[in-house]
Amino acid sequence: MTDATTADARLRRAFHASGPHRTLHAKGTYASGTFTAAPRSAELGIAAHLQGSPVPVLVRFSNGSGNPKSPDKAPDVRGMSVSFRTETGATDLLGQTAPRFPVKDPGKFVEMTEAVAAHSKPWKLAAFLARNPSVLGPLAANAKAGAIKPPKSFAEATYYPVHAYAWIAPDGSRRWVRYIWRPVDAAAAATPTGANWLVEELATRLSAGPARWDLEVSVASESDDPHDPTSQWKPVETFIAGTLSVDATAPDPEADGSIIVFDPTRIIPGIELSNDPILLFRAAAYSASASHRA
Ligand code: HEM
Repeated sequence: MTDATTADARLRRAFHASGPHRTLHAKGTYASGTFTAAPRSAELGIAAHLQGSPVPVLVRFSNGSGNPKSPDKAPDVRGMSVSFRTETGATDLLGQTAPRFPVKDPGKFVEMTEAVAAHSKPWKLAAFLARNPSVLGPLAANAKAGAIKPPKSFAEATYYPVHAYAWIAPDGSRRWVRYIWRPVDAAAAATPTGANWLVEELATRLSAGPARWDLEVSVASESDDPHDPTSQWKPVETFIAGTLSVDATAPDPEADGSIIVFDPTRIIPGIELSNDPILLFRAAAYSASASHRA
């Protein structure tokens, strides 16, 4: 185990970071749109964004690296962070392109990121893998899913928010769910050119029409573990909970000195957190990262 300040310092060192930017997912771009829930969501959840009226969202697409100048052709996970701005407050869902999270201890995540970032010292990753053989299965599954293969567009990627959350239903019953954002009818992108292709391509694409994702929800069975981000589930139900429409690029809301943090523990009435140690660590880690932008 580690603490958030130490984790932040180690992650910044791994990417030789010194500027006022995010410690991870340093390079990104903002967009706006709406999320509209499908009827099954309101049957299973009372949270405001699940009721079916379009809810405004702020979205940030990113490269996973802690280097804000990381070229888009570099192998890396990509992120899509969505903040649902409901009448009862904001709730955030942060997804990235890796379907399986490989570790359940935040310290191990830091160690793994250090090993992956040390490109010029490939033995560091080999040594990490030798010490932690349980990560091999998830990393192989992520490679198979193309998690770090550079996409031609942020709009063609599938994003996995990883953690389980509880939904409270109108009758007071409680279900653990996990999410996947699946792209809908993403038109093929042109051949990438240049270091900032993904941001430029998104702007061109959105000027011609929205990019859309379905939110796929899996409901845990009794035997599924919601508190372990590495657990694999045998869900009792999987359904489309709604559709995200990303309509336009948005000006950088941090340009005036404001700080925007997408926080996976930011919830509203009707949603509850698990005891997942990775999820619970992230709030403090993201605050430590935000302190560099203060
Ligand atoms: C212990 C585990 C983790 C640590 C220490 C960590 C650390 C960080 C940090 C420091 C940031 C920058 C936050 C900011 O400055 O606002 C960040 C951003 C991000 N992380 Fe994580 N992370 C972890 C796990 C995950 C997981 C499991 C996911 C998968 C869904 C994820 C997805 C993202 C995304 C999408 C962003 C970009 C947020 C934005 O656009 O502002 N992270 N992470």
